[in-house]
Amino acid sequence: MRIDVVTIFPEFFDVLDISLLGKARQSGLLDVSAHNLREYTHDRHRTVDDTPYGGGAGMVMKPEPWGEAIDELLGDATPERADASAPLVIFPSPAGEVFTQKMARELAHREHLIFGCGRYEGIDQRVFDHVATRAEVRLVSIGDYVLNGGEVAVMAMIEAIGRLIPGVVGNPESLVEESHEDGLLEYPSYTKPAEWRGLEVPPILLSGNHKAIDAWRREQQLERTRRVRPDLLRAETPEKAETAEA
Ligand SMILES: NC(=O)c1ccno1
Repeated sequence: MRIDVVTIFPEFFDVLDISLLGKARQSGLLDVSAHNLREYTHDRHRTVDDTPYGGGAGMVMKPEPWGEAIDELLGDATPERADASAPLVIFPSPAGEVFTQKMARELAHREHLIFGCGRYEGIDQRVFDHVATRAEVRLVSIGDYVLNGGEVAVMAMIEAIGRLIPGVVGNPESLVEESHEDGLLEYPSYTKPAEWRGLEVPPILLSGNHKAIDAWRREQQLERTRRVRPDLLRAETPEKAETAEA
């Protein structure tokens, strides 16, 4: 997968050279490039923002640099090429659709993602409107709160998506029993020692009875989801909610 990120802080993404994603980049599974939006300006001050039409506080990111940056990254992409190889352009925004594990799984199959990191009060709307004439555009939110810019949101999405690419995580089995993979929160985990500061590992986990362990873990998932995220039970499937509330 190729990932391009447009930002005024390209150094923000240097951290992707470490850990699993760093290995994925070295192995060629993941190609992540950060591009400085200021490289697409032509004035002495490398200006990327200006005052908002209609007044209001703060500054808005100018469309021209964004247009040139996205043009370069889209290359010869056209709306007609609507397959997995077509680039998808994602702008993090608190006004976007919520990023979920389901979306991460979907995006892990795309071949080319372009992320545009807004700053200030946001990006001129015409950038989204124009790019949408050339490629699929999505505004995506990582949660109901506001950040100073899109970089942190993009980092979270790259990690959530990148780890699902086959070969990035050593043991694909470890991706199966995770929170949100089956619409529930994950069960609690324990390791040695069996007793720590007076706290013991649940005896069922030491029993060797894998059928009983699986049943216990499922009940733990339902109990934790019912207690912490009842909305997940209602949102997914009514029968799952019935099971949980039984
Ligand atoms: N909630 C978000 O995803 C976001 C992106 C930029 N600011 O907030």
